[in-house]
Amino acid sequence: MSNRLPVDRVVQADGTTDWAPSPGGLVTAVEPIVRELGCLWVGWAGNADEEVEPFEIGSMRLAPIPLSSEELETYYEGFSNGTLWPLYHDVISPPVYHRTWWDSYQRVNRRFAERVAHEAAQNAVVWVHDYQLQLAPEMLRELRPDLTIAFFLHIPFPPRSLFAQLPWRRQIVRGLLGADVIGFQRVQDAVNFRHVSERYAGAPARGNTIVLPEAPDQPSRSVLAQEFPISIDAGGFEELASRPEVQQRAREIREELGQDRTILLGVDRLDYTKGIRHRLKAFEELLEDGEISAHDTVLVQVASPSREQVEAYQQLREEVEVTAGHINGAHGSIGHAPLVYLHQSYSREEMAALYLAADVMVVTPLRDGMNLVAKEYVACRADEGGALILSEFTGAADELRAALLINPHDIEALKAAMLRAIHLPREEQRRRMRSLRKAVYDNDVAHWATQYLEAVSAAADAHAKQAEGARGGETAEIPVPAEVFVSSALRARLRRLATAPTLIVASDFDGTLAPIVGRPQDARIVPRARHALEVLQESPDVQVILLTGRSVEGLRVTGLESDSWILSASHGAELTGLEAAADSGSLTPEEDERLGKLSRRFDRVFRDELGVRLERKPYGIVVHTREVAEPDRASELLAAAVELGAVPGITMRVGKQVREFSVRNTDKGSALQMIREMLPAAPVLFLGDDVTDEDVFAVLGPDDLGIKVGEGTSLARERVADPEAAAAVLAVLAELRTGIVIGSEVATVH
Ligand SMILES: Nc1ncnc2c1ncn2[C@@H]1O[C@H](COP(=O)(O)OP(=O)(O)O[C@H]2O[C@H](CO)[C@@H](O)[C@H](O)[C@H]2O)[C@@H](O)[C@H]1O
Ligand SMILES: O=P(O)(O)OC[C@H](O)CO
Repeated sequence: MSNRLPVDRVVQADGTTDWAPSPGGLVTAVEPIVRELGCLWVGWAGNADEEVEPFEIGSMRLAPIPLSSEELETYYEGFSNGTLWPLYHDVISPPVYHRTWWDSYQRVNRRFAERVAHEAAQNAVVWVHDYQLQLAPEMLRELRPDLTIAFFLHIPFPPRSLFAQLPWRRQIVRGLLGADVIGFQRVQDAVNFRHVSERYAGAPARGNTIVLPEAPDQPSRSVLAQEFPISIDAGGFEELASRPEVQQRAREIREELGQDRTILLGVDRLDYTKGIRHRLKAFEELLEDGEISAHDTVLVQVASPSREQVEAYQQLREEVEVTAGHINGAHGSIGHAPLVYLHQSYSREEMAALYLAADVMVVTPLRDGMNLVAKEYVACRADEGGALILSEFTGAADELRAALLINPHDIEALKAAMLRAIHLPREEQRRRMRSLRKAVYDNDVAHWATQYLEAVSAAADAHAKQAEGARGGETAEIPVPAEVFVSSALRARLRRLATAPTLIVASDFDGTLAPIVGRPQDARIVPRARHALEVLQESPDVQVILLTGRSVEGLRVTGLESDSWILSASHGAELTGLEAAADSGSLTPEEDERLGKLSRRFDRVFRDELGVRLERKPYGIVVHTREVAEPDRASELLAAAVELGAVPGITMRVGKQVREFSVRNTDKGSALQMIREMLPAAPVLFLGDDVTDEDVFAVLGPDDLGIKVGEGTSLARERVADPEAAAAVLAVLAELRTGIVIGSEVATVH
């Protein structure tokens, strides 16, 4: 169920009608999955005031939903694209709030829900897509309680501070919570939704599961709200790009544009979120600066028409077209226009040929749920050529770390990235493209759908059990699927570790086992994680190791002490729990003097800075800025600390809003290696969230498993969202190794 069907009905010049692929990323991603599964797709056929009969394309059955011209204006252009779209994209354009639009949004959502309620088989799974249909899950649940309902949001979910603007925020949250599984593009989107669920629906989350309290007409229920980053049919795009006719077309494009020119390419729906103006500005300035010329470089900007009746889109089109004219007028010559601007939609084949022809792909959104164009470019480049410039504000940037990542608001950085990409040596192109291709293939759309549908099927099982209990008429004890969902791929890896003869389970503390809090002494380990680690430590041939940047004393104040765990504190400078441990010893007089000097310097500079905290450790001193109110000020202070601490004999480590200066040059990675040498050989599971944990991920071998907790670049092989999810991983491992189930609460339902 999505606002649009995968095809739009088009009327030809001779009056006959035909079907054309409908625009946008949702269709690109979802269509191959629906084709494969052969389900019924319910959506609008692209024109107002038209009643279209259901029809079929291959294995897909399509059920069109009519929209009147008034609804097109109020539900689609109005509430969906004049209110929700800008609000969910960081208010790049101001959202507009109209009560009549909201009425229409409710009416159309109900029409979709009623149609699906009518069509769906008993106990069917219904998959609702995107922001236009956020009320449909709740409406469907009321109409058909037997259904399992999944929702996927293709665009970002805004932070609470922005979402709070929406006059109908409670209704939207409740609408979404009608689903059993809510999928988001990025970890942060899921986190944002979990916050608003607590705030506006009184439904708090445990890990990535939201527990809805029992209501008079409804038993307690749980909803999984988790990230499932979407992707493309990578193999399909690569196959397309390998066809001789597509390769021939790519050669023609190159010839037409000029064999020796460097081709930059932009491909977007003409949407203000895509950063097209920023891209053109940077390109124009490079021409003005004389860094490039129309003779040697050309930018092809393909912008497919989109939402042309919405004012902000009309304005954007005008601006882009005026700028394009200006760039060519000022910098072109006969036969050499620096910019080729195409306001048209093309076939997949033509897109693949363009991707093959382009030396540099420029993807600069100011905010984007994922951005499939970046992934399509990479999938088409089996030749390992080309360079990708990618905005850090896209979901894709979380995966495509080998791209040239930029902040599109920073025009100087964008210009520098364009120049760098134009001159990128062939070997570096290859290295980056290889890594990008691996990322795209590791999570292609089939992988995305499998992950998502596994979670849905777990929800469907729980649903069936609940229904069975209710039919029995007695008190049924059903497991609330309040479990943090651990993917099957990760479970398989944990299973391999659990069967190893000996095992090391190592973890960081703050942000990994314990949620980050303002004051370090207030941090507490998630009880389930503690329980799992205790069970693991007590089972034969398992050793638990904590690797923390805290000092031993700093950890003790959190209430965490265990004689049987090995503790490597202060980034490895302190060690307890290992008999053979080399005594880390007290400070030498030189170290003492160095540390004293630095400490006095920091005291002097930071004494009057509100929110800065200095922490003394046995071997070092830490500058904390987590409580500095202004993020910019916090960055300045950290930079100042780095400068002050840049003295011989002092090593600096970077943490989240923390800089640590030490007289001992140790890190968590070397600490783990040293401890491993003293223990029987065993594979290691390591969980960590911070930059300093990367030293550990870097020393893990092929039999070990590194899991990054939360967002950010990482060398780890797996990733989970937060400490609750890390606790779930440890619980799964403990259960697999010992059979003891940890923390699977049950709820009693009547
Ligand atoms: N001129 C043209 N001719 C033909 N095809 C063209 C075209 N211009 C663009 N396209 C195609 O349209 C699609 C655009 O997808 P994107 O993911 O880049 O953005 P979109 O905002 O539409 O998608 C929304 O859904 C997707 C999928 O979830 C999210 O990645 C994204 O963040 C969200 O906004 C691509 O498949 C691209 O090839
Ligand atoms: O043309 P629209 O408004 O249906 O947008 C298509 C995109 O996929 C947005 O998700």
